[in-house]
Amino acid sequence: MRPVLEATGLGVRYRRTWALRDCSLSVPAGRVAALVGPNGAGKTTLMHATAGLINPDRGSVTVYGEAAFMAQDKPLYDGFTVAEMLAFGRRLNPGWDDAAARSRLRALGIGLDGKVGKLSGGQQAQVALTLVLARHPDLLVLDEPLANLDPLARHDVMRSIMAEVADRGLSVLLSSHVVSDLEDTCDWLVVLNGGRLQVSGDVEELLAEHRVLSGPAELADGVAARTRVVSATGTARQVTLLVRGEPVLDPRWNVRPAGLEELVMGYLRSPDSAALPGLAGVTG
Ligand SMILES: Nc1ncnc2c1ncn2[C@@H]1O[C@H](COP(=O)(O)OP(=O)(O)OP(=O)(O)O)[C@@H](O)[C@H]1O
Repeated sequence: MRPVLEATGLGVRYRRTWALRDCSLSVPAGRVAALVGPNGAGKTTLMHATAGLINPDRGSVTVYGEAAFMAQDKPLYDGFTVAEMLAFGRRLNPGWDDAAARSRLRALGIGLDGKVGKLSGGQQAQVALTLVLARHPDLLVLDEPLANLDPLARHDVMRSIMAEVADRGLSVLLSSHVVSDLEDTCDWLVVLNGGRLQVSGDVEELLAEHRVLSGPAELADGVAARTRVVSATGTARQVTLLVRGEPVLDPRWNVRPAGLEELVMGYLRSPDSAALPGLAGVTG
């Protein structure tokens, strides 16, 4: 598996606060990696370090190829026309592919003469995406590209990111707070929590390794002795457990596969749990 992104012992500090601590991960090329975590988890910091916008205080981060970063507040000027934004991009980026940018916008029905500020949120997101894609990056780093978009626009933007991945073999790292937006599109999952890496892995493999059990609370200790309990919720009588590892055969448990959102929530609820290749696996 050829990596497109590798971090080793990555640590970033803003004055006295460590925004990222001891993060080691490897994302294979050609993947669409979802970066999720609560506010302040360090997602933007990881993206900035990946894009070379900040230098690590500890460890290292390596991109195999060129990374192009799209910031959360999309880098557009409302008073510019779309054509002027393209001219701006062309001046700033030596490897700029103007023909590709124009044909992408044409296919999306976005005219070059309109003012950026007059476009819908979805169209602005598409223009911003066109500006980073025209640089022909190997890794597209997108900080909340779907924020403030309605469900239809979110779907359209995700679909056009997927089309670029399929056409060009591009790799993507994108952050989002809405896990359900990522469910059908992302095939790699990275979970950050409080500056620490909790999960990094193939989505299908992670889903296959995890199960949700519901049943009587008094059975929980027995499960914990045999399988790895990532997190537990419920009442004194009835519990729901996210577990990783061996199937649980006891018929008193209701067992079902974990969805992506449940898996993410389960880890976020238990910051000491981790699912990382090469480490000890689930702890806590
Ligand atoms: N420029 C900065 N100066 C000081 N502290 C910062 C700076 N940028 C981020 N931080 C702090 O670093 C931590 C991680 O922030 P970061 O923006 O990377 O998180 P995030 O996961 O992207 O959050 P959000 O989901 O809210 O965008 C937070 O505690 C934040 O307050």
